[in-house]
Amino acid sequence: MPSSTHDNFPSTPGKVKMERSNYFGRVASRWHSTASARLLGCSALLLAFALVVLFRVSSSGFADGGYFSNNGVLTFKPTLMWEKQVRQSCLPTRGDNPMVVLVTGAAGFVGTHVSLALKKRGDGVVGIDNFNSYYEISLKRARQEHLAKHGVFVIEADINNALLLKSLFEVVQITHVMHLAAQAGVRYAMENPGSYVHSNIAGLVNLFEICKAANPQPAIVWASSSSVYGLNTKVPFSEMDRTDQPASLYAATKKAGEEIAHTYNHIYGLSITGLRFFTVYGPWGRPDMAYFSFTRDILKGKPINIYQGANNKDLARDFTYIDDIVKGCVASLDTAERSTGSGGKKTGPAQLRIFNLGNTSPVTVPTLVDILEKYLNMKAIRNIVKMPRNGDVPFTHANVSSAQTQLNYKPITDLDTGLKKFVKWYLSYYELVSTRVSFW
Ligand SMILES: O=C(O)[C@H]1O[C@H](OP(=O)(O)OP(=O)(O)OC[C@H]2O[C@@H](n3ccc(=O)[nH]c3=O)[C@H](O)[C@@H]2O)[C@H](O)[C@@H](O)[C@H]1O
Repeated sequence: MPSSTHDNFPSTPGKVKMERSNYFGRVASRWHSTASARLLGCSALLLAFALVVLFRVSSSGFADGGYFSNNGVLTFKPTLMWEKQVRQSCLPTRGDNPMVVLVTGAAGFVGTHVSLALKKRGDGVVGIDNFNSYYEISLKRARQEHLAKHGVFVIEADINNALLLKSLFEVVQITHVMHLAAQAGVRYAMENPGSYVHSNIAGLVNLFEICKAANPQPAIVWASSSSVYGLNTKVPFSEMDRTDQPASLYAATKKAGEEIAHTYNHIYGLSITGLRFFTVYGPWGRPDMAYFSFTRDILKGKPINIYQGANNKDLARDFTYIDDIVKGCVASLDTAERSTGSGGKKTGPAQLRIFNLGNTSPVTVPTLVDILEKYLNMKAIRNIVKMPRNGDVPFTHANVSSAQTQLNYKPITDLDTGLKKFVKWYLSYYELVSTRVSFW
């Protein structure tokens, strides 16, 4: 960690700002330097302990609703306050056939943007997110705060929590589910395979079980991934292409999700639309993704690893800007037909769709770095390394003609324009954090 207050993030290219964690560290060390601060330190420790206990309780859902132990079995019973927050959040403000949408992974990158878009046009929206620590939780909290300001309540719970989801469907009539909660990241799957099974398989099945039993059943739109195309060499990738050679466990769980969706559609009449997202980027993005971590490291003067494929070929991605993805998600919800099941039984065939949502113009990773350098006004220290064998694929390229015809999906943001917006957000977000802590 850098020790100076002026070696982290510029607020504008060339100007420097600090990060929240460093600031706290410096404040803490100043406290420790005085005798009276020792007493304060003890109180702070006690307070921290209490906060940790409170956080653990809240992360299991206590703070949002009411969990209690019934003969040793943990049961969920919504509190009046919880019900009120849910109902309020789900209240549509437009008259023309509004939807009431449950957004899973609402404090995530895409979840935040989709929730906002729906709320802003007058649909009822309630979110759910488990706030796991895959990447900085403070960013998820900031997104939650942002959503709360716009009237979207995000429940803190895991999608495997059947009791809570059941209660939610009893409290409000959810017409649509936008399922974005997932364990993301291609390379992390080798480190923590269980988390992919937990969220992308078990969580998905649990959610489908709840939806199938709901009366009426909601229509579901959910996030699959471009990674299902795996090691395919035919480009651009079309929905008709094979998807049976995934290169990572992440991809395999998304592919499994598509098959599970087929089953629930076939047996229970759930209307299900899967969206294969292509490397989505933009403001409020995911710190684990290359464009975000490169930005952070370039600003810190740290070297970045740029992977190269066989024969020193640059890797390329069909990077897709968040606003284009949001339009695709909302159009999918708007065109989703009703589920046909009732009381857990199918009464007729239901809609089952799968769409690519990409940008249709792949860009190499070195070009992405060139653009970041331009908007950060700083040079990257580039380490060119061989692509590790950890699930990565050499390129992605979407054919979106199906989404174009059926969803009127037209990506309009090129990587240069999108990254410019991302960098602007990044700089202002971290500047805002430092402004906040200066009051602390
Ligand atoms: O479309 C998807 O379905 C997936 O998109 C995203 O995966 P990827 O396309 O792999 O994005 P990302 O990690 O940003 O790497 C981008 C490029 O930078 C290269 N890369 C990466 C890291 C690094 O240190 N160096 C490097 O060259 C890397 O080799 C790659 O060529 C989502 O994370 C994933 O959750 C899923 O949604």
